[in-house]
Amino acid sequence: MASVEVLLSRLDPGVPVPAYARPGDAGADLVTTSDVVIPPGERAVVGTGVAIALPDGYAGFVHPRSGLAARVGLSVVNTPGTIDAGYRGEIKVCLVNHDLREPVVLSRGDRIAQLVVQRVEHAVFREVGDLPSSERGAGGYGSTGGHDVLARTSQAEG
Ligand SMILES: O=c1ccn([C@H]2C[C@H](O)[C@@H](COP(=O)(O)OP(=O)(O)OP(=O)(O)O)O2)c(=O)[nH]1
Ligand SMILES: [Mg+2]
Repeated sequence: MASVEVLLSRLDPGVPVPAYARPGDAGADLVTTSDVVIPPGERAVVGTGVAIALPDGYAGFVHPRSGLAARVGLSVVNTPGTIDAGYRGEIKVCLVNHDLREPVVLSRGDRIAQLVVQRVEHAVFREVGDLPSSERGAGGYGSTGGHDVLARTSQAEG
């Protein structure tokens, strides 16, 4: 995997430096610095104890962890959260408990999200009267079909 050096400051010396659990992983795990209980359907902003300086031309994206999402319904409200290259504050994560019945109980040090660092480019928006044609054209939501689930769902709702 290609790598890029990212300067990091631990605002909370008790947390580990974000790490990739396996060599090919795209995301480095982030931990919560606080104990928090998130009631069903509610959200909580937690600190990760780290701040970074991404090089110009890069951004960080805060993604949920799939295992916690599947097991207890934990996700990130604004997934993926965007960490701008110029941001020097603590990386925070706006967590949400999507489970409708059980609270999510988190302890300081739990890995609650993952940071994906990617190259990004700025678009130079050039306004034109007519856009070049394409096969998709203006066909948007559902235009390619394959939504048999809609018919089955409306039948089930009966
Ligand atoms: O999950 C996130 C998302 C963002 N941020 C920080 C870094 C980012 O650079 C800054 C602003 O984020 P964003 O641009 O998404 O939020 P905004 O509501 O547009 O705020 P602003 O007006 O400051 O740009 O907040 C986080 O710590 N965690
Ligand atoms: Mg913004």
